[in-house]
Amino acid sequence: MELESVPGVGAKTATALRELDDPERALRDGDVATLSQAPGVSEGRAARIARGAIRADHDDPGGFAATPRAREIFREALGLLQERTVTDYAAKRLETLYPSGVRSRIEEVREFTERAIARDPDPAVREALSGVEPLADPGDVRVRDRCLATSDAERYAEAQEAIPEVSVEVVDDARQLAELARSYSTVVALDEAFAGVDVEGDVRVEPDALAEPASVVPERVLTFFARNRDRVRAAAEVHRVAGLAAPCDLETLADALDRLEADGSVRGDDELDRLATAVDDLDAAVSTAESVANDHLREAIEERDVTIEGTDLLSLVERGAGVDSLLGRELADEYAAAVEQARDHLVDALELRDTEAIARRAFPDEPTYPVERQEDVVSRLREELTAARDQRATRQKRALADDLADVRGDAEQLVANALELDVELAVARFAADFECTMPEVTDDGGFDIEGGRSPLLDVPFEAVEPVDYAVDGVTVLSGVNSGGKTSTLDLVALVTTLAHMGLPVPAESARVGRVAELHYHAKTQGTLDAGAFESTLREFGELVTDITADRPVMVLVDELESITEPGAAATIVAGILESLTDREATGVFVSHLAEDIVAASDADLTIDGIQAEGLVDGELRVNRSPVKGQLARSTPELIVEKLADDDGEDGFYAGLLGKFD
Ligand SMILES: Nc1ncnc2c1ncn2[C@@H]1O[C@H](COP(=O)(O)OP(=O)(O)OP(=O)(O)O)[C@@H](O)[C@H]1O
Repeated sequence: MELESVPGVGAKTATALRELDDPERALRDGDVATLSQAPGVSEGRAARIARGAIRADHDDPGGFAATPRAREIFREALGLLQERTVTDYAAKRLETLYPSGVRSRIEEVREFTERAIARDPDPAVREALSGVEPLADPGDVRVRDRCLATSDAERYAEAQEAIPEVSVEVVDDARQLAELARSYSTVVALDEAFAGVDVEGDVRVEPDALAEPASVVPERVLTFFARNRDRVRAAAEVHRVAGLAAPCDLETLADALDRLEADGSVRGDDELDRLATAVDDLDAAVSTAESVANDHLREAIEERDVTIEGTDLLSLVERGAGVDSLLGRELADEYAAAVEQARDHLVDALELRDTEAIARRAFPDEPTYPVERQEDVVSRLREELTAARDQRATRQKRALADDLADVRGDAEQLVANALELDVELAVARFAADFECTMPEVTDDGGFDIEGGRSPLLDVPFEAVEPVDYAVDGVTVLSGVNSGGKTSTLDLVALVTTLAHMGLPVPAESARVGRVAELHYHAKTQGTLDAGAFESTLREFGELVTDITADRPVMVLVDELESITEPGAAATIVAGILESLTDREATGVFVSHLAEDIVAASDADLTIDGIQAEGLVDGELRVNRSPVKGQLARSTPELIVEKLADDDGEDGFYAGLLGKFD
């Protein structure tokens, strides 16, 4: 996909997107979370870009929600879905769902929705999802104890590209290779020509190393998994709880992850633990061993009476010999026993095996008091143990990295599946919470909603009364005050928007004619001044003239009469309705001037009415479903009727009531 071909992606944004690992994939998958990681791309912009890519894919000109109120309804619908996600990723991903007039896009999402609503919105899965996040980039890994070596300039560039974690060095001969081996713990020579060259140090000739970076830098895969261990574990848990088919064996993956420390090192290897502890405890163990020997020796000396002949004493003094010589002569056995104890202690305390012989030389055979370590031997022991530990760690890392490298793709899939499940479950929960059904989206106009219940109402969803309403063409909707006219328009707009998003709608059944644009004009507050009135009129003028057969529209308007004085308003609304009828638009105009509008119109307009069924205890009892072809009686008329009932046939109110006919 050419990035610049996506609507809204200019050269600058394309450059930012190219910083991502695989921007095409992110665009294709509508992965807003990843897109927003591109430098300077906000989440809102990422969602717009993802929608742009989808639109380009479906040749969708966009612009479905054509007015502020239509956009508000879309946002509210989206909000209801987003409230039902667990992960941020899913909430952002839902932003790629938008109402579209293009059949292929609607069908694409409907397929997803069918899959989604078949899912069980189990609370246990919701809980498991809380630990899932998109995989994090482990950042740059730099390994300094290894290098790659080659004599070939082309391979040099290839190596830098393939394994950027280590230095790549140019070597011409064995001497230079040997020099490198002195600076690095491990040198991996890439040229076959070096095979058989004998240099000291850990030099390996691996001509295929570039094809298997994990063998050179196991840290690459280990850091990735160490960083993402909890996310992968959480995703695996989601698969278990939700019974999702996993791309790999979850037990094996869990075992491999259990062998990994949070810092990318390997755990659970007794031999490595033994060597690491030996290195760490070496100094302390040597000191304790010294004390063991000296305590033993002191006791032995204290208990002994040393008899020395005068000539011997003289000879010792003349030679300037210390008391050590006396020790050698008189207490050789005790000294040997004490040193043996020190050696045993050192070997036992550090659980030494291969290095036992060196450790035993840490205390000298020649008697001295106090007994002291041989510093050079202890250093040697430390070097040997450290090298053994590092070699063991590298071997273990490589083995674990091998196992994990095999499942990296599976782990990525596992997390992607879990995140996608969250998106699907949000739709499933939305459908379940609002008792939704899949609407029929047809290519003829109009709509037919049965048992529609808007979750956007200001009453709890359980208290929402179902509404049946069908319109073919253009109609005027009349109704008693607070009868639910605006709420009905909201319901129609919501059902229409959701249907065009490919989503389920809150109704028992629904048919929605596919349109390219939804124009929903909310009630304006108060009369408009001349300028605002003119621009509103222009808006309708443009709307009416832009309608063509291949760009059908739905127009919902709430009390347009409030923009100007009633007489003029009826005439203007009648004119607009006539034009919409001519152009075969679908429209519902809520108005208190229904009769005047019909009278002012040459077209054959229909009037529907939300009827009051009467007053009960002074409260209106309303049938929320508009009655087709029937003008609603006004609230004042109902009140006059109630007063006339109390007043008798010849009273004032009875007369007044007669004037309503
Ligand atoms: N289907 C319904 N179920 C339950 N309550 C409803 C329903 N429709 C409307 N209502 C209630 O009636 C109130 C008034 O509804 P709405 O504003 O839609 O009436 P209206 O006919 O447009 O009023 P107005 O005459 O002031 O324009 C709503 O705020 C809501 O509380």
